[in-house]
Amino acid sequence: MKFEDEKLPPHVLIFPYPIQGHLSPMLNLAHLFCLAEFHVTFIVSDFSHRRLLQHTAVASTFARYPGFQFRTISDGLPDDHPRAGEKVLDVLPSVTNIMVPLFKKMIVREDFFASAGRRRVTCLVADGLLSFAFDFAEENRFPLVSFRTVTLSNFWAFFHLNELIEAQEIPFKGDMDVLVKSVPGMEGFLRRRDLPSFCRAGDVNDPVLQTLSAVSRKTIRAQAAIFNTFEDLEGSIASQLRQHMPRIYTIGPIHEQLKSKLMDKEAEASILSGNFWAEDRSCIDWLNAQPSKSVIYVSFGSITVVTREQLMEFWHGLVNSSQRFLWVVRPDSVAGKDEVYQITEELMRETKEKGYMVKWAPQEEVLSHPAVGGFLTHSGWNSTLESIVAGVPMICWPYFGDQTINSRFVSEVWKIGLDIKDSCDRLIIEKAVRELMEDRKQELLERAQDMAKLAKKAVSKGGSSSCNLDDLIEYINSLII
Ligand SMILES: O=c1ccn([C@@H]2O[C@H](COP(=O)(O)OP(=O)(O)O[C@H]3O[C@H](CO)[C@@H](O)[C@H](O)[C@H]3O)[C@@H](O)[C@H]2O)c(=O)[nH]1
Ligand SMILES: C[C@H]1CC[C@@H]2C(C(=O)O)=CO[C@@H](O)[C@@H]21
Repeated sequence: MKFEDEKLPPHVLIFPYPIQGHLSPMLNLAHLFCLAEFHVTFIVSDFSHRRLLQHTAVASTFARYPGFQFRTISDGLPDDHPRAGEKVLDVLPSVTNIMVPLFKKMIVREDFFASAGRRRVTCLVADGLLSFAFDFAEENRFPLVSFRTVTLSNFWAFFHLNELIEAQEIPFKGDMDVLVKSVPGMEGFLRRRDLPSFCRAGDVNDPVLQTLSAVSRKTIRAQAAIFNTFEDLEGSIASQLRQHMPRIYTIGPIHEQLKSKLMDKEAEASILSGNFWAEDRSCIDWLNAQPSKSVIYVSFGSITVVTREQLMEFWHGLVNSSQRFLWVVRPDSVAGKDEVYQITEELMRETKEKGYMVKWAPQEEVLSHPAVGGFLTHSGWNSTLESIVAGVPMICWPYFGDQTINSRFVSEVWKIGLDIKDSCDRLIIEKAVRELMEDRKQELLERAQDMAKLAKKAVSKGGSSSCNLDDLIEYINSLII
């Protein structure tokens, strides 16, 4: 029996889904907890850990905090599994069937990660997708804080999937523009086509749909929930959710919150991007040579995969728009990947005076570059938040999942961009790029820059997200028994 020194800080165990879009915000949360002088144990898959060590400053960043440690576990997938595109959903069962059982053995074997100078786990901060966490925390009698890395809007839609089914609003066939009525607060603008893409399965017993519905409903069993959003953006939904569970901590944009806290502490550490790929910084040199707000940045995140035909539609649309463009084409992002670089090198040779292509970019730096005036995005939540903070308006081409709701909110609710979901046509792409970069440039830039001010206000001292983070830290401190 280890005697707990009452002076020891809380020990938070963080368990994210082992994919980049979930790791990035949860690594930022871990960093914020380290700044609060908590001890942190961060669970990561062997694959993710290797890619983080290879392509980010994660080792040097967390070396500053002796109370931080990684624990790596196999995700059960072969090393060459892409963990991207449609195959990303293989991660769901591999986490459940391999990673979680290994985690349960590890935590018992290591006495809940207690060691000399480190108390047993005080609380578990688990990815909101990890269904096992609710029973596990209750069985081991430690508090659970759920961190769902998508928007509150998406969570709220998943939370009401049963109501959508009971009202026979899903499954649906035919007119995709019919408004759905079973997600409270969204009755006026949420169409069938905007629902999370899993709702198009045509079968209410679709395993992914059922998994997301069940795990969303379970969330209210947690003692608290964290969302990477802010009150001026989604406060109305946060208020509705607080009627089901009072401890809802909206602490986003978390990357900007961390930047703000590091500056307050005059700490040198940079923000980790959680990247699985090496950043090609030559695009910054190219941007430096471009006129202000003249470039549209094109990137579809770490998971999206397009066909060769879709790639060509985007290329023709961009070229025909006559706008400058910086385009990220990940090595695994084009179906039939063997030819991806023949395509892109051939394409770029023909447009080198207007376009520039990289495999992976320093995205936050690109979005805040003065030459960038627009963002053609897949509407992943981290990218969307980064664009909001940078004050850059968007063209949204959602690929799957939560991105369909995100694109609807960007275009119809927050009005900081355009939505071209469910199309991939060079004429539509050209028209949208011209609308964003020419016809409505000033209007959309001003709206995006106004939203940026609200995002920065939220994370500044006295802002809603800053205060909510302080409250979360106070709550975790109160858990020390
Ligand atoms: O060249 C690039 C391209 C992207 N990024 C970064 O990669 C991250 C991508 O995250 P996100 O935009 O959220 O997209 P996904 O990687 O697709 O994220 C997954 O996880 C998100 C959070 O749950 C969901 O919103 C998405 O739908 C889901 O696909 C962002 O932080 C980007 O800054 C780079 O650093 N360089
Ligand atoms: C990684 C994808 C699987 C589920 C995630 C999600 C969520 O609600 O957490 C929604 O859609 C997808 O983009 C995410």
